Amino acid sequence: MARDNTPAEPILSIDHVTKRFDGAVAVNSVSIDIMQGEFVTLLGPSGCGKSTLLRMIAGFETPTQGRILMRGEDMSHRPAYDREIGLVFQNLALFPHMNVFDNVAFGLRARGRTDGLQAKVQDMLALVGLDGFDTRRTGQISGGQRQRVALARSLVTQPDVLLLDEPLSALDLKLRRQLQTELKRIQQETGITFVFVTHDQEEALSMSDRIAVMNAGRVEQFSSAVDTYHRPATEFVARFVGETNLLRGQVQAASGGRVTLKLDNVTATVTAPAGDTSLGLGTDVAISIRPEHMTLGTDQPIAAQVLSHSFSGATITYALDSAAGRLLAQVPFQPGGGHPLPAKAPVSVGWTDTAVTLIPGKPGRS
Ligand SMILES: Nc1ncnc2c1ncn2[C@@H]1O[C@H](COP(=O)(O)OP(=O)(O)OP(=O)(O)O)[C@@H](O)[C@H]1O
Repeated sequence: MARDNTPAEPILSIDHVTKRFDGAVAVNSVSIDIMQGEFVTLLGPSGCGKSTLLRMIAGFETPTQGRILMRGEDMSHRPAYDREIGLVFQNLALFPHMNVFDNVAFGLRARGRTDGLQAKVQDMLALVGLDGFDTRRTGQISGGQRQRVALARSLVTQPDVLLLDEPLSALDLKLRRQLQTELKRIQQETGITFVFVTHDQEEALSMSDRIAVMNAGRVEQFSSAVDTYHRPATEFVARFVGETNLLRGQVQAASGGRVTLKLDNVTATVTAPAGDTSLGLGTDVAISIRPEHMTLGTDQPIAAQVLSHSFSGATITYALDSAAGRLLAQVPFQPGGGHPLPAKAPVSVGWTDTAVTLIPGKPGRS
């Protein structure tokens, strides 16, 4: 079968976009391309500029600098109502005087697209799992069901892009997990490009094709969910996405793709990042090692002592005091293998070399 090797065009290009409010920078020179059919998440702590970026894509805010393009067209002068964009915001209320059907039908009616309206609305209600709810008032359904109605209402007009700003944050954990799975399924079934905002890193990892990790208005890393977790580009990303052990030091020797680092009281030899030629002797670096990639035993290179542990059912995570500083090590819990090690127990730790990520740069750069 012939394959189409034409590179995909971005459906949405954020091109050096900056937003200032009264001199304060909320979004700082952000450039990312989002491809047709992608599930992209903007992830970052409160105040990092996620919602402002989303509001600029929607057309509710104007960039101070830079451009936003949809299918190559500059959106600067196109008002919000004239963009092929759907919105699901946490506080975007449903119309309380309308039933579920009329809420979902609203966008089609407003655009005069009433051909086959009945079937389109029913299909959408089935897609979000609300078959048979059409005549219910919005006050007679649960919070999770209301979010499904909001989703159906946005999807029914078949926008090119759907923007979702923390749509699940008001829901309890169990419902939230269930709706995460459903949102992902719906996104795959409809093929609509989703741009999703959250500060919950687990939510971002479980749902996204790619994640833009934001910090103080900037995108620090834009990569697949797997690379965001396993190949953090900055110390900020390593710390914000999951737990990690960050050890700082300098390059002591480098040859044959291997780099020896002098860390606090210990040395480590790790694989150099492919193509990185900047790791001269003395360069400041950090390494990030996830707790699950630490090895714990009696014959590992770094002496340590147990400070405390937390048990999750499947794993035990130990906080350790070691020659390399405070470390976290997560090990599988072996049923029948006895109890967790007590505080003050002497152990030794090391790590799986291939799982170490080297982060060049001054300490605290990010
Ligand atoms: N209309 C505005 N006027 C002035 N400052 C604003 C305005 N909107 C946002 N900001 C500021 O811009 C920065 C980014 O805000 P934004 O709402 O984009 O962050 P966020 O990452 O979405 O945060 P959260 O997760 O808390 O919603 C914050 O410092 C905020 O106070």
